[in-house]
Amino acid sequence: MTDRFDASAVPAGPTSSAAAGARDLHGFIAGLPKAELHVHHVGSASPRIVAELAARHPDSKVPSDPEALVDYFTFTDFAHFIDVYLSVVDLIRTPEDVRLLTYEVARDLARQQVRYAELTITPFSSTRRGIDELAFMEAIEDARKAAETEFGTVLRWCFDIPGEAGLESAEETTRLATTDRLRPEGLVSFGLGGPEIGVPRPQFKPYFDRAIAAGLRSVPHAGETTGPETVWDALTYLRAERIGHGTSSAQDEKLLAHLAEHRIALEVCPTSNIATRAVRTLDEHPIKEFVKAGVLVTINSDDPPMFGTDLDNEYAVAARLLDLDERGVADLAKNAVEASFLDDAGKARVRGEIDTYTAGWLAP
Ligand SMILES: O=C(O)c1cccc(C(=O)CC[C@H]2O[C@@H](n3cnc4c(=O)[nH]cnc43)[C@H](O)[C@@H]2O)c1
Ligand SMILES: [Zn+2]
Repeated sequence: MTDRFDASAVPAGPTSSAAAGARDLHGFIAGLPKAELHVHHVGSASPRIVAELAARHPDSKVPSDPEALVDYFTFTDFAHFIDVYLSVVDLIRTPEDVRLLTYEVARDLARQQVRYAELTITPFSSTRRGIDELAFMEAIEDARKAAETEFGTVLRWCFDIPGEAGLESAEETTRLATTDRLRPEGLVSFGLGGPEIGVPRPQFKPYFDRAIAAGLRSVPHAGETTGPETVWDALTYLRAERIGHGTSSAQDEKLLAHLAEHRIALEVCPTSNIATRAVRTLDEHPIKEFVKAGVLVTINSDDPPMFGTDLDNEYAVAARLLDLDERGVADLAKNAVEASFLDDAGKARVRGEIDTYTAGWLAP
């Protein structure tokens, strides 16, 4: 686990009101209704599911022992992370694997009181590995509907281009996202993921133009592993409405002012940035600079089991870095609602749940 916020690790004792406060905040976060805007489909597979799939496919290098996955999910750098990520993608071979994974991810989100999640899915990686495209769409939709009925968690999809796989992957992702026969009902946005070095954003402009024309919202990753110029490119060429990570934006004051002025939210994933070594330590994470500049900050988990985290832990980490109390944490949760692609009624509903929960928690 990467610097997991563990309130119980704070020395307790009769004089330790800080410890009691930290424990209370942990409890508050656990029950807080939340929205998750940046979480990857395959990257959310629990160790149990990964181990189960690995046992089913002994030709894979992924360990089938959940304990061994902790080591396997320790990354030397971002490129190593992507290698490991793709080895898990290789385990998902049938529409039933896709359905099971999606349903279990929703269950994990619901357990953390996530009322609404935009899940980033990379359909190209599955269709190129031989999963039938229509069966793939049916599998995710089937799981989405079951999750909403059974867990009360509303799921929406972001289809992302795995940029390093080239323009063939951009064309295929755009086709899957914009062809009426295939486009799933839950699809709301269009993204761009994978490594940024050597993968300039401007080349994807025609694909984002087509996706936006088809009614999808633009949410590329940018500034995770490269500088602020990549975030500018995402804004200029891909017409980004939110930025995945955007970590390096902190190096450019004008960019921070632009993000703040235009209410372009950053999808901040603190533990991910440490696990992939994009940022050296949590204390060096620029989240404080973002808040100081007035940027709309949302808190997200990215690839939680791979990074030994979950959304509750990311909120706890953010609370520590930003020195927040319950109201401050609730405001972060409301930022995610504001930046989400929920309709107005949906936003009002989740915001209302957050307010009611917070008032109840703080009532004497
Ligand atoms: O699927 C393939 O065959 C393939 C071939 C070449 C390159 C790729 C990729 O680059 C896939 C990257 C994959 O990583 C996902 N992801 C998960 N977490 C992150 C993150 O923190 N930053 C960027 N990308 C991330 C992303 O959704 C892509 O699907 C694939
Ligand atoms: Zn991501």
